[in-house]
Amino acid sequence: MPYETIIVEHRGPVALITLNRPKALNALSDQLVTDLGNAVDAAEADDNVGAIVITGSEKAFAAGADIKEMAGFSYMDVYKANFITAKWERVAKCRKPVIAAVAGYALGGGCELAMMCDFILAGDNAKFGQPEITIGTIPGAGGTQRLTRFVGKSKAMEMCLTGRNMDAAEAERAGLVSRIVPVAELVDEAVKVAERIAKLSRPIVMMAKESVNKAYETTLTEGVTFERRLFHSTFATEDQKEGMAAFAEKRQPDWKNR
Ligand SMILES: CC(C)(O)CC(=O)SCCNC(=O)CCNC(=O)[C@H](O)C(C)(C)COP(=O)(O)OP(=O)(O)OC[C@H]1O[C@@H](n2cnc3c(N)ncnc32)[C@H](O)[C@@H]1OP(=O)(O)O
Repeated sequence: MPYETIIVEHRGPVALITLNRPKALNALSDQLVTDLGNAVDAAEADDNVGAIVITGSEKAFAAGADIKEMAGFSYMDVYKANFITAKWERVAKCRKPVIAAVAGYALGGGCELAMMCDFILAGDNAKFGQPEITIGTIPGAGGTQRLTRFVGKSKAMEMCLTGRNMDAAEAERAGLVSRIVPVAELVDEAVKVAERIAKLSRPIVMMAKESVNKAYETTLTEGVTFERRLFHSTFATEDQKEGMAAFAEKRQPDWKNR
């Protein structure tokens, strides 16, 4: 088995990555974060993969960074290693679409990992939270920043200051998750959605992802200009010609991914 703490399966054009430290509720140890980063590297380099799903168990997507591993770190350890290290951000840097299928606990680094994905499908038992304040620290993998962008200042502030969890229904209302799915159907539904995306034109999907992500990094005017330029560049692709011709000819497009 190439990985110690995750399982990677290929379901058609979808790489399904399952976090697999059940006894520790998928706590994000250094080994797990390394394995996950390597699996994302492999999926991104594999032309047969058009989309990625990251999931955990029914009880826990991930209960955060591994507290037992972190407990003894000194200020100098974390400062010199720049912990949370760049490999934690690997998922956020992936250019292929990544869906988080979250059942059970997504706490601390688990919630932060889910938010690094392009969108979150939640099982009806999902619980999201940033409980770091209750163990004497604060979110360190983007929680204060991404959660605030997802749910707004008031709710993000309440969650980060109290450590309270949100259930799936509240997370959906707040815009943190795109949809709630019965937990027993969660992974199959996430793979189905990922397959649907993976069967579209790969470069056009990447452009759409890049353009939506730009909204988090820029002003509206700059974002709309960026979108317009990418929209223009779709007209330089074979897939735009094929997609529009297929529509007019009432047939399915045959994407060339170029
Ligand atoms: C990334 C950063 C910088 O943002 C920082 C972080 O992520 S800090 C971590 C934030 N997460 C937490 O504080 C959650 C910690 N876990 C819990 O509060 C509970 O485990 C629970 C509410 C998720 C579930 O409770 P329960 O069902 O009672 O199960 P437990 O008996 O507590 O847990 C089972 C088993 O898993 C171990 N575990 C759970 N979470 C972690 C963790 N984050 N790190 C290390 N180990 C964890 C727990 O210790 C148990 O193992 P044993 O002690 O029985 O061996």
